[in-house]
Amino acid sequence: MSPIIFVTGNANKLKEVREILSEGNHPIDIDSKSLDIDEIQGTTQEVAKAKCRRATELINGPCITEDTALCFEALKGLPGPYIKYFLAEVGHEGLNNMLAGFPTRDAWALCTFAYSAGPGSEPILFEGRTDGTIVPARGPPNFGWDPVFEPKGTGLTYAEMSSEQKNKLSHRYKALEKLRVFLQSQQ
Ligand SMILES: O=P(O)(O)OP(=O)(O)OP(=O)(O)OC[C@H]1O[C@@H](n2cnc3c(O)ncnc32)[C@H](O)[C@@H]1O
Ligand SMILES: [Mg+2]
Repeated sequence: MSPIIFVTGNANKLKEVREILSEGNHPIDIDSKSLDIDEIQGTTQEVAKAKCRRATELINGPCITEDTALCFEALKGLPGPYIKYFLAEVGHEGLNNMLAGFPTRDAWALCTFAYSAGPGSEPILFEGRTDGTIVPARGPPNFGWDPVFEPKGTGLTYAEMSSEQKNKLSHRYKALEKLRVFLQSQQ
């Protein structure tokens, strides 16, 4: 199988995707292209599909894209796909403060991969979700909101985990397991 192109502007995502897809009996090789694609407003599915449609036009061939949402129970799923902008403006502390006064700090991380066979071909989605809680930042601030997200039952934030640990239970891992099955069925 020739390597599929993963279009993303985020080096941390690419690193995790490569780590996860290289595991197992049938490792999958990916190429990457760094493009920062405008993102629309809408549901996570609409945002994911629009990004993949644009990416496949830009590279004029098959590709995958990925969208990550961080959804707060108390805010009915927001910031969701807009987490990048919330994180950039208010930081880890601000994300915590947004939940002050609410009865729950429950949250879920949602990863949506989109695959398109090429321009004009409707993207197919693969979703993975990990439930957790928003906590004051703990662990190295290397990747986005990792320090403030503690997956249920682990007692550790994503940032406190080794990459092996995170990659076994993350939203990204769960979505990639579905994408892996699909890509292997295409061979
Ligand atoms: O080019 P793309 O792939 O869109 O890369 P991006 O960085 O713009 O990514 P998104 O649009 O999906 O925005 C998701 C935000 O959440 C962050 N993020 C994504 N995955 C994460 C993870 O596993 N842990 C912590 N933060 C994450 C990421 O840094 C962004 O701020
Ligand atoms: Mg983006």
